[in-house]
Amino acid sequence: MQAKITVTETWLRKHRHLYDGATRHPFIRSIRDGNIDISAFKTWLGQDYIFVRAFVPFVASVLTKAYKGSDDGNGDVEVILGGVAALHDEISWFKKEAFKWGVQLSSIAPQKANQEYCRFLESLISPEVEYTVTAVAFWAIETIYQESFAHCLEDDSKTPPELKETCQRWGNESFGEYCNSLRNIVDRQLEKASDDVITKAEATLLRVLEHEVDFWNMSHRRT
Ligand SMILES: Cc1ncc(CN)c(N)n1
Repeated sequence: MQAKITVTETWLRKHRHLYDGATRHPFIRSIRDGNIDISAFKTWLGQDYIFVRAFVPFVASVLTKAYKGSDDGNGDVEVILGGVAALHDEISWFKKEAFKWGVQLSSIAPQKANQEYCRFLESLISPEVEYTVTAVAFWAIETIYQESFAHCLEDDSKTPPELKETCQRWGNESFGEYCNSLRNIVDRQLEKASDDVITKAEATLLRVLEHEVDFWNMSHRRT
């Protein structure tokens, strides 16, 4: 018997071009090809630190909605709680890495693409936004980083040794498994969602993909 095609699989097939644009962006390719401009990397580092700080309350809101809104509350809550714990480590890592590269985090202002992405996250925190919709955004945000950085760790990559640790942070296998758990949560929710919620969730996925591309562009072009 053939395995059933999940909603996320359908979406990834349908939006492959946009998805590849987010996970195979020139910024990521430049890391993978070993010709990254280090000032672009530093821009990304400082801006992503700001993003991750805004990401924490968003993930906390997904956690709250999981607790209130999923049938399988405990299973979902534990996976998402793992994500919150990982973000705690991630923030410490950004501070350590910024020190290493001489990036002064306290003096960095968010650029336009980052502000818009953070504003989008804030809009999803609203209690009116369904758990399923926010879970889709969460899954997509984490998975884009996982796939992007895992690409930089493939055997034929020429990633500079000093950037390998950064790529490992999101490209490692256990982060991949965590992203799969998020995808299972999302597919389970989508199975029982109304058409209206499914439509909103798909639109949210597209917004995430666009914001991720803009985020990479911001770092890559150093505007
Ligand atoms: C822009 C962005 N997107 C995703 C991730 C992964 N948490 C991140 N750190 N920054």
